[in-house]
Amino acid sequence: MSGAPVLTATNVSITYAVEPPVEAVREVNLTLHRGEILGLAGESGCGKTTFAYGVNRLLKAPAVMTSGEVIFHDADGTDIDVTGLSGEELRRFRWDKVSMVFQGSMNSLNPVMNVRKQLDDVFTTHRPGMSRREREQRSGDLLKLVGVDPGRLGAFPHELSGGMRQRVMIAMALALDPQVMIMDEPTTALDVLVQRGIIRELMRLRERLGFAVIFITHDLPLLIEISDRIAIMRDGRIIEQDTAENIYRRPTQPYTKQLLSSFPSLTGARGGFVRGGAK
Ligand SMILES: Nc1ncnc2c1ncn2[C@@H]1O[C@H](COP(=O)(O)OP(=O)(O)OP(=O)(O)O)[C@@H](O)[C@H]1O
Repeated sequence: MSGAPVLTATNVSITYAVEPPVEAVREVNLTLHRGEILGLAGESGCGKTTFAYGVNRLLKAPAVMTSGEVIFHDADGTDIDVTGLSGEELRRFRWDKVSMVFQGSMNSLNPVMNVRKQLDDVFTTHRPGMSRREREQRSGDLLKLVGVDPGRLGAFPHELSGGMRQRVMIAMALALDPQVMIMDEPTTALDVLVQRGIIRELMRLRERLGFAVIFITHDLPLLIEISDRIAIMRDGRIIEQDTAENIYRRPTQPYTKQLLSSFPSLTGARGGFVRGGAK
């Protein structure tokens, strides 16, 4: 499933320049391969979100990347130094190459614009060559992809359920065919059945479209189920990374074992390796 590297983070450190300073991410090295799902797990506050923001250059003061490099290996063979991008280049890079879906994304839809207009805006900004008809067609197709009736293009956010709004956000993140999607607790705010539905859909889309995913959550059982590899983060550092199966069956770090044992579903009699180990 996984291929050549698509994103490489080397020695990334991020500090919140407050008093006293908080070293939220410490010398993180992580490689994401084409088409792979890399799970990033760890307790609240360990630095997962800060790292995700850093990778996509979304950090705002007082957060400062104090060291490191993030390289995006484009499908056309060029390497893009993400840490060196600014202005227009950065704007084009985001959404186009790497898109993000956050836990609160569904609340970031504009309440006074219907779904059609919000999707349309992505295309008019990033794909100025597209005709109106193409934009309309693609918007409908995207809704279909994420399991929303294209008839809802005219709906305003308040007319959609939380799950549907999050699906619309995923559609927006997919709009430009990104090579990487960063998902930070994308379904945590939703009830379990809705979560499951969306995750299943995402996995299908990934198979079909081939994008790679950095999936961030404290939900280790979910990560074990969906990830190819898992990185465990603690106090800003990656303390262990391996295949999902090895993390589940043969964790080497006491902290990983502790994290696993904090989920009864993984250790209880009825627990089990959900993918059955077959990959
Ligand atoms: N604006 C800020 N100023 C100072 N410290 C911050 C700021 N934002 C986050 N931090 C600190 O940085 C560390 C990492 O936070 P981060 O949100 O990245 O962790 P996380 O693993 O994503 O947690 P969660 O799952 O709760 O979102 C924490 O110690 C947090 O308190």
